[in-house]
Amino acid sequence: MSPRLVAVSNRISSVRGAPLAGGLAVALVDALREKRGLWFGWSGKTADQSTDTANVSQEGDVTLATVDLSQEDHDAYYSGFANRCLWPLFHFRLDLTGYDRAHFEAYQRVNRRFAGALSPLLRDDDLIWVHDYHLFPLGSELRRLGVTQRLGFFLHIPFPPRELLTTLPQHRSLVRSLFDYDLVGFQIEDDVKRLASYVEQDLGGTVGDGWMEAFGRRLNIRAFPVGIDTARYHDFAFSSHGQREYLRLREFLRDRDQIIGVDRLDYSKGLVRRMNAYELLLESQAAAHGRITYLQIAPISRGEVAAYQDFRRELEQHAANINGRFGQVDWVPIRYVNEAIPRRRLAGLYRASRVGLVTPMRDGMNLVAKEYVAAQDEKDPGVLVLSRFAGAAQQMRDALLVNPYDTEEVAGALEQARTMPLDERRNRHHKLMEGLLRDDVSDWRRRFLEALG
Ligand SMILES: O=P(O)(O)OC[C@H]1O[C@H](O[C@H]2O[C@H](CO)[C@@H](O)[C@H](O)[C@H]2O)[C@H](O)[C@@H](O)[C@@H]1O
Ligand SMILES: O=c1ccn([C@@H]2O[C@H](COP(=O)(O)OP(=O)(O)O)[C@@H](O)[C@H]2O)c(=O)[nH]1
Repeated sequence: MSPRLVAVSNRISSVRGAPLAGGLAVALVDALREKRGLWFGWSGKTADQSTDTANVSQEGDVTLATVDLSQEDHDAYYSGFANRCLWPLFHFRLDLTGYDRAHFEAYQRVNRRFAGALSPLLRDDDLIWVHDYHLFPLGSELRRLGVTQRLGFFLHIPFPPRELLTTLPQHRSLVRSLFDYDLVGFQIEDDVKRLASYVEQDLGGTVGDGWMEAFGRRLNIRAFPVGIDTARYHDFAFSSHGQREYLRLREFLRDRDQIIGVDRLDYSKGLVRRMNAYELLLESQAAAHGRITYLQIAPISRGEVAAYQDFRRELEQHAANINGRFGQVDWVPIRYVNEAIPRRRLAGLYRASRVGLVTPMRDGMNLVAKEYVAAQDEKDPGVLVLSRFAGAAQQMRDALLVNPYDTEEVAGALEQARTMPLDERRNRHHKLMEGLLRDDVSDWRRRFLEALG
């Protein structure tokens, strides 16, 4: 029998219902369903006290094991060290990074708790796959408890340059914890190179093809760009849900072309500059007034973190200003929506949109870019405008690649996308789909688990 897959991530979601917004949950649900695995993580609930034993339940073929966190642990570990410190630092935003030793201690404490609750559930032949920046130290904590099974770690977000990483007082401890895993996966080759440079220059370690040595240990490490379930996502767009959504939106839009953006409300996604680019397009292309419209779906994320609250206010103001400046009685230039839309409905919305606008300032991968392309009608596909600084840009060379800091370039790409001839749209779409069908989520999972097992 093949070994059981045990996936561990901070956030888990229902396997049956629509997963929460966020690419990690989406990628893992698909993997676990196929592998009949165990998924361990935070329940998403805060309680009087953090729990030390997991609550285990079954959803179809997948076993879910969850622990609650106390408000204090949640605030210091998740909102604190993970999202006030590691998230901005790893997205190259030193200006937003908070350094707080108490938060780091809570981060270690919660990882220790997770290890204690997980280890009694493990079987001898399990393959354990830990996910993301919340859980760097989990491998070391499991090893401390005597866990000898194969342990893999995948980082869904970018890895920062050594000049930024070393501003973190605990940089050495964090990287040391990677060396307790048997295999580490990053999204793209550039992330691996950034860690390699740290290992050589700051640790005096050695780097080879697919491995690194430091702390007297050897680590296997490679890029495994995460994919989507391309064929299934395409079907979503044409299923009854997707079709209903598509027809409803097309009726509403009439002959207007829609630009769509779908992002958690996160400063890394480049939403303010994106709106600037749209504003510039409206300034420079009077002919586009009343002919195009921009739908930005932006579900609220990490709303308890101050940087997210500030950013939300700024964005709301911006959208309102653009609508006030250019809007007409029968035309709203931007529709800005905080509601989280289920994935099946999203597929229909993507399909109804002439342009997919994905312009993060920095992003581990960005699954929305992939989903937008997968949802298109190959006979009349829309065009993807994609930031060079999303991991997805390494694979999606036939999108219109832009520098999100260059407002003029993004505005120009929007105009190019809006007016692109059918032949060129089909040609670009065809090449993008070939890549997405080949490097899909099951290929990602298979390659990682084969390398681990
Ligand atoms: O759990 P939250 O704090 O609500 O955040 C949602 C998830 O966001 C991040 O997703 C990343 O993973 C994607 C899939 O690999 C990737 O496409 C994207 O670029 C990343 O930002 C985060 O890494 C997850 O841990 C969060 O659950
Ligand atoms: O209203 C929404 C917004 C987003 N998503 C999903 O959340 C994921 C976002 O993943 P991505 O890699 O683009 O970014 P992340 O949020 O993980 O940083 C994608 O699968 C989206 O389809 C969703 O289901 N509903």
